[in-house]
Amino acid sequence: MGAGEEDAAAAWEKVEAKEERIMVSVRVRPLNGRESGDSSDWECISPTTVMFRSIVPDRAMFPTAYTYDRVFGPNCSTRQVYEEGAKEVALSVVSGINSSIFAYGQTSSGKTYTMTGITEYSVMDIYGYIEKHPEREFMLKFSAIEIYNEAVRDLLSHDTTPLRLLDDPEKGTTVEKLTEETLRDKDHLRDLLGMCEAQREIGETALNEASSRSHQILRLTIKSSVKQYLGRGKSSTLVSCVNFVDLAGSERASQTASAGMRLKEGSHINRSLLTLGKVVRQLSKGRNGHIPYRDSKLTRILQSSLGGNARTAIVCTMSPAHTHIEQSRNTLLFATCAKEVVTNAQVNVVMSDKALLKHLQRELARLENELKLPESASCTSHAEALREKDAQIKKLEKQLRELIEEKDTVQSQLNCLLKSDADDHANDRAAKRWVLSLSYTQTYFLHYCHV
Ligand SMILES: Nc1ncnc2c1ncn2[C@@H]1O[C@H](COP(=O)(O)OP(=O)(O)OP(=O)(O)O)[C@@H](O)[C@H]1O
Repeated sequence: MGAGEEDAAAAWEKVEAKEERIMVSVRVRPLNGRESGDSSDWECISPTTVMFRSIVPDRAMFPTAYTYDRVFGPNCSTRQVYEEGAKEVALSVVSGINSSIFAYGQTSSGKTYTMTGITEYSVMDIYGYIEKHPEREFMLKFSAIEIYNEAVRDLLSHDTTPLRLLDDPEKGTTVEKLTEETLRDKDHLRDLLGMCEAQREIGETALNEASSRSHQILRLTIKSSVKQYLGRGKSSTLVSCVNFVDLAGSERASQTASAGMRLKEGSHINRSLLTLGKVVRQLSKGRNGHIPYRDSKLTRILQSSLGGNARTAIVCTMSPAHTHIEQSRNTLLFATCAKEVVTNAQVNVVMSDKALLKHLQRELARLENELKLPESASCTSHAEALREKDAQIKKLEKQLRELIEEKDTVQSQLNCLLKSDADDHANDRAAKRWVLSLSYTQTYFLHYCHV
């Protein structure tokens, strides 16, 4: 077997879904100019725990310590947040595993600041990986949308017409007529990222002079195959995508001093974040019961990233300022629920016919081997099922034998009757009864022959 085929086989064997929890981290940014007179409520007391330590007395019955996969204090760089809170998940995409990185948090807490850095570092590492693997042929595609006031917009097009969502039985929710650019190189991707930044809906609020008023989802799709086997019908292709999701920030109209358009945006933002919160809360309790994915475009589009075929990392951003205590606690509550959500990522392989045939042959051989070893643990249940079937067959055979005997008896009685006086009505009636009985017997006979 050649390297390409082994590669395909290895990938296929890993296709089994791997359950894992969403990776959740919290980043506390420094106090900003607007908050300079405010006190800082939160302290990162360890690499995984953030603690409420306010100088302002607080009698609320909330937990004081919150633990996540990682917490990052005001002095941590975005590079560190990426390395320890997102890199591993983001780079799964080069191995054929879908991944999503989210930034969640209150308005002005640092989502765009964090996500922009994470996207840049991921892109650098993905291209670095490609350079180190000249034996594989890579094809990268990029698409970008924003969800603004519940309307989906293509960020790679100047046409602002809202796009429709479609339900695809295989791919899940897709966006109709979305531009997907095939990337030439890193610089091409940088240009497109710049275009998205320029196109995105930004507005000034009292909390953030450049507040993102929409949810932004950037998607990088990577296809790769072993070059040596391309076009020979033996190759398998890994296809997966990584989503970089910069959510709009939750906000209180009183704090953002919103009115008119900003207020309308804010209510759409809060409503879709509320649905996201509900979905995450429901998922944190398990996947039983109704999950309200369809209640917002955001959750419809992100369905597979939340509890589906994807590895997911969420960076929750927060301000340490006392004025934002309520929003910060909401963010931590969201993060606590997100920690419980289990996803089921798998390697996504598209196989050529030949590679698929090889795989099926191997699978057949494996099953045959299992059958040959009835004592092995994995075969115990098969052996039991076989024993039950055996007993059932024996019972049916016995019934069949009895029916054959009955049929023979009826047949011989009928023959006797037919030989006697044909004009005898009584005999005639009896004969009819026997014929009827014979036909029932035959019906049973045929039925058991088919069992
Ligand atoms: N960790 C940080 N260190 C230094 N400055 C930061 C940090 N995080 C955010 N900032 C600054 O805070 C301001 C608000 O950040 P950003 O726009 O990223 O917030 P946001 O959560 O995306 O807000 P919105 O939801 O309103 O779009 C920006 O000026 C940004 O440069």
